[in-house]
Amino acid sequence: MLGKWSSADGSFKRQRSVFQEPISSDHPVFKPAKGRYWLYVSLACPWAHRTLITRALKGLTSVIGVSVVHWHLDAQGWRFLTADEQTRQKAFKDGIFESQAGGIASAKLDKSSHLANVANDSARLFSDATFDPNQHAARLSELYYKADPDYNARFTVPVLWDTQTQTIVSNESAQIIRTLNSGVLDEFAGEEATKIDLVPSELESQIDEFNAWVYDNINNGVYKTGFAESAAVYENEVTNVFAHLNRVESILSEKYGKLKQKYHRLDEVLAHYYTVGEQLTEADVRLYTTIIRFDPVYVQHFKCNFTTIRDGYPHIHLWMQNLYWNNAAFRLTTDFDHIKLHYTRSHTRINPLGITPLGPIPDIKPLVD
Ligand SMILES: N[C@@H](CCC(=O)N[C@@H](CS)C(=O)NCC(=O)O)C(=O)O
Repeated sequence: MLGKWSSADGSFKRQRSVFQEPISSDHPVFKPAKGRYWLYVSLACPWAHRTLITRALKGLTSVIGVSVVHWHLDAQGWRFLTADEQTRQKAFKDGIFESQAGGIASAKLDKSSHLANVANDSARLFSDATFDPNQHAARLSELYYKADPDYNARFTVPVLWDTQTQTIVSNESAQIIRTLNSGVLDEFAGEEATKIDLVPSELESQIDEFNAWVYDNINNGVYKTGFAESAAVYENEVTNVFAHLNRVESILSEKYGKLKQKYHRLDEVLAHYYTVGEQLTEADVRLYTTIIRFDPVYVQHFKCNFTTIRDGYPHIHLWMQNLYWNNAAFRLTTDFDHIKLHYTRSHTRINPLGITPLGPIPDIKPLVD
């Protein structure tokens, strides 16, 4: 029996993660190593998406493997596709788990151009999902029970898995991205990536402060809006989401004005156009995964429809486009089909007919119109 998300007053409550270990040379079990750890993600999930972006930014795509669950979440939770030994071997040979920064490498080979043609039970290997080469699990729940036979909460992604002891290191995205950023795996990463620090000490308190209100009011705010079970809760939450988007817009608008005075060319401005300080930080990673889903899903599916990012928030829009179009770690880990299909076809209480809206068109606008 899966745990309940909502509480008696109809408001949405997110459960606390129960596995929260770091990887570190001081840790009694989880020591740094190449090829030992594995990420289980959903390309639809904004929390899992944070870990894919961080893994790519830190040059860890050939250090930590990835499995992608099917976009359709049903009553038994997330599932993988199963694959025979030959397909598994070939996938490794083709570098499918490494080449696309966490996306599904061969998706282009097998992609329906119309979302309507994709059934909820479709099983297109490397397009709808990948397999689990470690435990050969059919369900994510099997990994949770392997780690703890008495586990009795929800089976959430992301999961950082230790292939050596066959257990979960962490299922808390905020902690996983701090671990990946901490430098413990730097010795196995490319030289350029090791220079990236998403939480530089001089910005740490600002990043933490920004993350805290963005988490409660935007990242989780859209869920509190969409899963509200009464009009009063919904109206309160949706108003709150937009009040905080306004706050981000004014931070970025001020930042843009200052950068325009300092640098002249747009590419120079964009190279410093981030939420905290003038460099890419964890604050950008965590905000991005919600903003990129906003127009395609949250506007209609979660009823966050005061306006769209593209029409109502020019500075947030430019910031998002810059991350997507100018940074492969963001672009290659963003899969709009998984994003749209997952929400609209898994939340049957919100969208009982499971019809997936095709728009907005395009999913994201080009950087220069
Ligand atoms: N605390 C977790 C939250 C993760 C989470 O809520 N994941 C959702 C997908 S967006 C999930 O896996 N839900 C599965 C379910 O509810 O059965 C984190 O940030 O890592």
